[in-house]
Amino acid sequence: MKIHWYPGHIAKAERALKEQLKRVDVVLEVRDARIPLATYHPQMPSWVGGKARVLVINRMDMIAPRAREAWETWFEAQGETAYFTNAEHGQGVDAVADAVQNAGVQLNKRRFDRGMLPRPVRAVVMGFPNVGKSALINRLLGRRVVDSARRAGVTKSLRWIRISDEIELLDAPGVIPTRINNQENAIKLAICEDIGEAAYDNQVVAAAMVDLLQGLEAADETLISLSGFKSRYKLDAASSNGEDYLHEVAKDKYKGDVERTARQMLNDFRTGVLGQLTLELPPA
Ligand SMILES: Nc1nc2c(ncn2[C@@H]2O[C@H](COP(=O)(O)OP(=O)(O)OP(=O)(O)O)[C@@H](O)[C@H]2O)c(=O)[nH]1
Repeated sequence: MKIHWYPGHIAKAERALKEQLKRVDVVLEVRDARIPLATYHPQMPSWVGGKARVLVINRMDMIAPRAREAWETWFEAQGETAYFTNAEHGQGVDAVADAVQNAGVQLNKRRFDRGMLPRPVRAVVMGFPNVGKSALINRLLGRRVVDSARRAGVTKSLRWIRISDEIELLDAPGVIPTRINNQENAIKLAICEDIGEAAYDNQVVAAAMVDLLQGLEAADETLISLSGFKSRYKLDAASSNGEDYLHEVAKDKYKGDVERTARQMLNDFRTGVLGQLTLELPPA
């Protein structure tokens, strides 16, 4: 199965964003804590260029604390500081604002050296659809002015917002590649709904999710536990592959309706009902 994109407005938004990026000093790169690697965009370094970058790993509440620590350690080893946030409730957002402000201090030092007057640092929030960019912007603002919605692809227009005397923020749309060649990443994005306007098969995606989770639990059960999953669906997820499992659960709980089962399972994952489940672990 291939996941297809309908990237019309996204391509347009990408062009607009590129234009706005010319006026930006700091890029806030937002990723999804459940899939910090799949929500990395290969073009990001070229977008960031010589600007400062603040790496934000959002939805930290959705993964286990130990998984988060493992990622923190991994990013540190890569020479990166990852700021973990829960943009919905605000945890970690102050540290992000401090990092942006600090980039502004550096900027104004350079301006001062060149005999220029200080000005607010200009920042932009970037990331895949639905990773929580609007929620983060709202939190940075401390009030609700940007629409934050569950559905992907909601943010469409661009505008500057003054957050403080030191920081100006661009409300930018999620940037998604018009085509993802890596199908493994595409599946992960579909599971997390970070995919934008894509057509995909719920049954294939749900089955892939079960396979993925089983593999991760087998790799390190201290970082990911499927106990919530197993108790909710009353079946031992280790008993079969994802596709068989889906059919078994459908038979057991949903009168054989596999599509409904798949949708329910994906929804349970996305709403956190199945527990704190990451879909990626730091590479060894
Ligand atoms: N649990 C949890 N949910 C979050 C978090 N951040 C955002 N959300 C929720 O995720 C959904 C998407 O958030 P948005 O802020 O709209 O995402 P976006 O990246 O702006 O989305 P687009 O406009 O589609 O690009 C909303 O339902 C938010 O409430 C978080 O840290 N934890």
